[in-house]
Amino acid sequence: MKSATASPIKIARRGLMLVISSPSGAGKSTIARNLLEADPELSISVSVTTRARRPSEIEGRHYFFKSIREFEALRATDSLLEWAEVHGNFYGTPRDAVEAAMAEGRDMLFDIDWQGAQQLQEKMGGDVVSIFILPPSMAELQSRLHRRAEDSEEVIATRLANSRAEIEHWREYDYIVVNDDLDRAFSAVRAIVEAERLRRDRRPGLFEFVNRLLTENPF
Ligand SMILES: Nc1nc2c(ncn2[C@@H]2O[C@H](COP(=O)(O)OP(=O)(O)O)[C@@H](O)[C@H]2O)c(=O)[nH]1
Ligand SMILES: Nc1ncnc2c1ncn2[C@@H]1O[C@H](COP(=O)(O)OP(=O)(O)O)[C@@H](O)[C@H]1O
Repeated sequence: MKSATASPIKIARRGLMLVISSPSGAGKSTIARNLLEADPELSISVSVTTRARRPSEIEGRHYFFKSIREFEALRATDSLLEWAEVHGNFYGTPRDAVEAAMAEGRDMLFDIDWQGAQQLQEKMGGDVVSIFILPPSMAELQSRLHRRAEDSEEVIATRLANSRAEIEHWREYDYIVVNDDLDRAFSAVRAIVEAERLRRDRRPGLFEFVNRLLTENPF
């Protein structure tokens, strides 16, 4: 067998773009938060929104809260990688943070809706892995929104009314996880991230490892 000279691989590590979507109250923020705590390789894309801040939310951590005028300025300057209107408010992904993560080959998590997932897929193609979180039942979805106690009855009603139309997009996602038991759903999402990293040679340190094997080859 003829073999080529073993020269170090030059390919840079490409970051994984992990999208998590679900109808409101299914548990995507909880799963995303647990994932970020458990996985130091992952950072989250903090969106901008025109929605009012919830009592528990922190500016710059959960969202960058903007007026409609500020949001329109971001759109006009092409500062958003994608944006959509969801439940009567505007939401968008700041371009800068994503480009910085991609340039450094860091993995990034996106808590965005199906419209955002579609746009990201169009722009980033194969780097996107998408997960749709389903509630175990519509009754449980409703009680989770009430138990969360962050939104008014009117806001909860809008979110429930929109949940059917959101769930109808489930087929567009790579993975579907039913969030019945939180530990089980979380384990499934972690397994997806781990498998996708391995599948795409994105395991942290893999490129360096193979380069070392090739350059140290004494044969
Ligand atoms: N397209 C898009 N959707 C977003 C973005 N940020 C948040 N969303 C989605 O907007 C919807 C409403 O989010 P939020 O008001 O935080 O309510 P929650 O779903 O009840 O937690 C959810 O489906 C989010 O995933 C974004 O930057 N772009
Ligand atoms: N598996 C689960 N079982 C019971 N409650 C859950 C589960 N997952 C999430 N929750 C709770 O349901 C509510 C909605 O979850 P959240 O993560 O805010 O949903 P989303 O981000 O999809 O709107 C929160 O109060 C959360 O603690």
